[in-house]
Amino acid sequence: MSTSVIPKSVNPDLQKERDGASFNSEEFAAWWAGGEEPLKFIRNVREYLYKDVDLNEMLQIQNMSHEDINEFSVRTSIDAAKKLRRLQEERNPGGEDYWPNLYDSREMWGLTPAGNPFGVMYVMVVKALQAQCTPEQYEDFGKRLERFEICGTYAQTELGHGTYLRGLETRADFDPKTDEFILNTPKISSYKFWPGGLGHASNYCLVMAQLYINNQSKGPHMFFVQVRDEETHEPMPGVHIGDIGKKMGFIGVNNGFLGMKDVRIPRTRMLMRHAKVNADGSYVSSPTNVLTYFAMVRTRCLIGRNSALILSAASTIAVRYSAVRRQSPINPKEPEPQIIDHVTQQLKLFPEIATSLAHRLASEYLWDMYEETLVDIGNGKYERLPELHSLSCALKVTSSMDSTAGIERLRLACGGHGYLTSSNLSNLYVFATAACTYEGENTVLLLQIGRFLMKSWNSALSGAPLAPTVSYLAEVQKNPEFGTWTGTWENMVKAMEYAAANKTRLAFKSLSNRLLRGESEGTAANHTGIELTQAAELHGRAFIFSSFTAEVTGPKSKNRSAAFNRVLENLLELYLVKETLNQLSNLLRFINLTDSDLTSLQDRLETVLTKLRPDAVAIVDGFDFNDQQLNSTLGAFDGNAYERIFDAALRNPMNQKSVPKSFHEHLKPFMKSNI
Ligand SMILES: CCC/C=C/C(=O)SCCNC(=O)CCNC(=O)[C@H](O)C(C)(C)COP(=O)([O-])OP(=O)([O-])OC[C@H]1O[C@@H](n2cnc3c(N)ncnc32)[C@H](O)[C@@H]1OP(=O)([O-])[O-]
Ligand SMILES: Cc1cc2nc3c(=O)[nH]c(=O)nc-3n(C[C@H](O)[C@H](O)[C@H](O)COP(=O)(O)OP(=O)(O)OC[C@H]3O[C@@H](n4cnc5c(N)ncnc54)[C@H](O)[C@@H]3O)c2cc1C
Repeated sequence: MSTSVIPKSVNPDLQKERDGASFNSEEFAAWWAGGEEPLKFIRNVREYLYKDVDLNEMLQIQNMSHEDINEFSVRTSIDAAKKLRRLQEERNPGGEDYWPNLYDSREMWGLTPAGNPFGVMYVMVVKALQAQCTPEQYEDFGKRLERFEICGTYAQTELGHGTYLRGLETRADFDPKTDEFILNTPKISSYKFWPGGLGHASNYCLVMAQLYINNQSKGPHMFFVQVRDEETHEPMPGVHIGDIGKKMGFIGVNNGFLGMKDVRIPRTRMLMRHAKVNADGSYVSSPTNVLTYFAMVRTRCLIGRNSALILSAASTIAVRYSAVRRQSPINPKEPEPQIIDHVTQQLKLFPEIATSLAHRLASEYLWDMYEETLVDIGNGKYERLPELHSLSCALKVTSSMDSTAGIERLRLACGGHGYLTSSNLSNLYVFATAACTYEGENTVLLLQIGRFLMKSWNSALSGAPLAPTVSYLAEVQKNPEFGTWTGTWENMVKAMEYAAANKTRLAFKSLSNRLLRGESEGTAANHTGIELTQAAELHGRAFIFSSFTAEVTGPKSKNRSAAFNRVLENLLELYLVKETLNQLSNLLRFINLTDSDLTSLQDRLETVLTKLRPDAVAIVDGFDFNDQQLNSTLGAFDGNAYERIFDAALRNPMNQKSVPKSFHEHLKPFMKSNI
């Protein structure tokens, strides 16, 4: 039954695409990886990680139970950690630890297809400890976690509260007699619920709890709490802990719940780099309360990059499949074309490639800003935090929203076979859509951006300086007329900023009117919520327009070949045109676009799809995924989609017996009995 039907050769249609591309996909791959050296490094790592990984075993995960997937995910995550450490020892002995950064990167996708239960530990907890522990605390427990001698997660969300952090109910009461905190989750709604790896894969966790001293609340603070014994892994006294059950995706991540009854931890287990509780119970507040939320800012900055990668993986699958599938002659009597030749199919595929690039490039800018702000915080400077918070929310929201919608379009582009679990599109979809919710629900974050836009608009009205990424608001206040629509890329960037600024202006006006009518700040903001979120989304899109345009047209273009620059220009053109068309209702409200301007945009859309057609396969090859990372019967490098689909069907456990038990137990008795 399990003899492989997959040929060793590459599908000729796919080979023809590769041979006919106008540029070298290796140049794309090096650019996408950040240079030739990083590409070489990452390919080496990948070869090492995947040399003994059986793709078929990974595909079988879809047939496992919830419990087995969790056991499997712990095993493969630990195997990967071992390999990465060994690699580090071999290639960089005694050097800086780079393996943790790889540990939750896309290099792991093919090893932990249902998610990594220790991902949150390296993405969030280690970084939060580095940023919020005193040096002594980091020596005491931070380093142990970093070295994986203990393992832990970020336990913030509760059954009753995820968004509204000031409403969290978990308490940490200081007991000066014993110099300890006493942790309690007083109600069912106070139980921690959702943290990745909390169920059975952690023995410590970073708990966000309300600090109380003498029964007086000091707001949310972070505590490092032991939840399981280091030897036996049994829950610690007073700890009630477990897995929350099966989810849409991330099935192997072991998201957990945690209740605590009078759990005592030493005073020194509150993270005290910023706020402090002294042994006598005196409290020193943080220079700014939002530093407690900084681990979330970092993760939001990473989500843009990750969402772009997930979308690029889905694009790779759908484009390769569209090059090898043939259906429906375009003219009668002609042979059936590759489905990628249908123009409507191109419209489903190519914009998602362009969107992957757009989000990736915007995220690079954001990451630089994050690193600069981190240095500032180290020097006691906090001025850039509001801008970083707003921009990280903007890219987190737009990238998760666009990649989720994009993957669904790509699934539809693969017809029936896209609906197979073995296409891996459903798995990519559930990864993408989770990011719309975790690290701050998208609408809630848009409202945070809206709040920042209102403040910035108000500052600009009074002539105060604005943060660089909102400086366009002041320019629009100074020059309220848009001028002529020329349709150049720069003009399109200006148009998106202009629409964002005017949406901000209108939201500001509505908000001010409501305040004047006597509504409270909260009520007025709630009633203006729709306008605020619309302005916020446009602000994010305007930023993406400008960062994509700057990368393609800026000085870095001199380091690229002319052929590759042409491909990037085509992708930029497609992105700007399709987003301009998507946002027409907003743009037409403020900018006088004529019917001929719109016709020209439609022509440009069709023209650029045609230009991208010969290069589509080479571009997605440049995303440089290996087959294990894609984990898809439709999208493998060799393009043998039908054979892989069929092979996966043959391996399905249901096909290992010719007659199922249910035939004898139910079907046959029913058919024979006439009841
Ligand atoms: C890998 C996947 C694993 C997943 C893990 C998770 O999901 S983990 C769980 C993830 N969970 C979540 O993501 C939970 C989502 N919820 C939250 O992050 C917050 O509770 C909130 C932001 C929604 C509201 O907070 P609030 O009620 O305290 O705030 P407020 O609105 O009254 O604003 C007060 C001021 O603070 C400012 N400010 C706020 N945040 C930041 C920041 N990070 N930085 C800088 N500044 C920030 C804000 O702009 C405002 O400034 P202004 O205007 O006064 O100058
Ligand atoms: C896959 C996954 C992994 C996760 N991992 C972790 C983890 O490791 N650690 C952890 O602590 N948490 C984790 N979480 C929890 C996650 O961070 C929260 O679910 C998320 O922050 C959303 O909060 P909520 O569930 O309270 O949503 P809610 O706030 O209840 O959202 C429900 C609805 O209410 C609306 N709403 C709420 N407040 C407002 C408002 N002020 N204005 C307008 N509308 C509002 C929202 O827009 C939404 O439509 C994870 C969640 C998922 C799905």
